[in-house]
Amino acid sequence: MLITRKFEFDAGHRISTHQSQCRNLHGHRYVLEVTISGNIITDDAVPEQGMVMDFSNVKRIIQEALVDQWDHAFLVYAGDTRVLEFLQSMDGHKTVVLEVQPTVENLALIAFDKLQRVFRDRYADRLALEHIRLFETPNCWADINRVDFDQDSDSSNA
Ligand SMILES: Nc1nc2c(c(=O)[nH]1)N=C([C@H](O)[C@H](O)COP(=O)(O)OP(=O)(O)OP(=O)(O)O)CN2
Ligand SMILES: [Zn+2]
Repeated sequence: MLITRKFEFDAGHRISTHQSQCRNLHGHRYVLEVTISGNIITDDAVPEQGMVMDFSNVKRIIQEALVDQWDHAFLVYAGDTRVLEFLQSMDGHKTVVLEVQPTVENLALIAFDKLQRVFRDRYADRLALEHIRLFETPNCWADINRVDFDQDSDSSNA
């Protein structure tokens, strides 16, 4: 069985190598859909009976592991040194430094990696992170699923 929870957060970014508008500092209201697979709990002695996982627990875990870190942050590529230095000059600014450009594809991969680690650590025997869809705008999004992610990780570790 698959269950999905949706999150929304605001973040700033720029694609420093972009040839057009996206090289300007700007922001998005990102929409993140997280899909988890597992069996429905049938044990009538547990409060999660009838559920794969309580949506309130899904929310807590994903907020802690990802959404709270990215919400109202500026997501900056470590190679974008002018912007990085500017952000670091502001005390207490919420800045997330990434090893890759903050495109929606890269953000989806980073999100999958972070969340998969959390689900594997806590629920490896019962639940799996199956799919992530990240919308950068209502018209633009990226998808990543477990099989493709694991295949890519295996080939880059080979
Ligand atoms: N493959 C990608 N292409 C682009 C990305 C990206 O992450 N991956 N990002 C951008 C920009 O950051 C921007 O977010 C997209 O802007 P835009 O193309 O204008 O998207 P809209 O949905 O607002 O476009 P409309 O034309 O207004 O529908 C660019 N490319
Ligand atoms: Zn953008």
